[in-house]
Amino acid sequence: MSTLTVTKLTKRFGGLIAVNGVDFTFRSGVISAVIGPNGAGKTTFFNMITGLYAPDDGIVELDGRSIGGAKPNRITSLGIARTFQNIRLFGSMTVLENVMVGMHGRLKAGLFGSIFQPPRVRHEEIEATLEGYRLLEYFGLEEWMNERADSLPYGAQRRLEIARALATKPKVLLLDEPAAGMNPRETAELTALIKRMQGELDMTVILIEHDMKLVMGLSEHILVLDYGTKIAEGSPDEIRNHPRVIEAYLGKSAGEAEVIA
Ligand SMILES: Nc1ncnc2c1ncn2[C@@H]1O[C@H](COP(=O)(O)OP(=O)(O)OP(=O)(O)O)[C@@H](O)[C@H]1O
Repeated sequence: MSTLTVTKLTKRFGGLIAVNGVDFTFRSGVISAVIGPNGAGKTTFFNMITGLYAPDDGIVELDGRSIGGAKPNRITSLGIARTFQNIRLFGSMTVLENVMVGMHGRLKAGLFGSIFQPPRVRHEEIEATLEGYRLLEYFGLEEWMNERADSLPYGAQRRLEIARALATKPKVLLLDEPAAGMNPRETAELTALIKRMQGELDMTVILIEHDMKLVMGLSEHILVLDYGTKIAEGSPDEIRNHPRVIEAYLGKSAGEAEVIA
């Protein structure tokens, strides 16, 4: 289990401060959420943790080790995996292949091994295929194993993204709006799945989500951003009743305010 800490984390785009000096500790083995109105800086925050953006200021630490500014591949190999707001699967590859891609960084065989296939490499590939199959089973995706990823129903594609992220064996899993576009039944299934996964795999899970029912039902600890600044942190009950959070949502749109009330 791992703890992820950010200190004074900051990102600017020209004159705009998208994330402004945010301090937060994502506790080990807990589901946390990052919420806030549209444009609050949530995705930019994730992008800095996962190496897509270098922070302009501040520190990102995984178990006390500074990882800020490292490249995405390095961050993945250190144990942080993520999914994206918009599904980013390899659509023309099979469902199993998508998960195997997630494992690739962990496999020992390099290009030489893949071409010449000594017995050790063949053994590793068989093990990886079995592990991929087990992951698909866990996510209820095994029936589509040999189908193209883009032929799956929407909810199944979202689950496949999480399965692929898990194939890297992360200590910390970041989910960017995992329930976006899902119907209430799919959202309820996903909620149960994330809960089960976090409990059984003992991971630190961090989610960005607009669906407040999902956030309040899943997370123990919540960070609230508004205009890039941390305006609150606490338990779901503390956040629900926090005057600055209510104000931030009320100040935006009636639709967004309703969901947190
Ligand atoms: N690459 C970029 N270049 C310039 N501005 C950006 C860039 N990425 C994000 N921004 C701006 O930074 C601010 C924060 O955006 P971000 O996408 O992080 O917010 P968010 O909270 O994830 O929003 P949403 O809930 O709508 O996804 C916004 O004003 C956005 O327009």
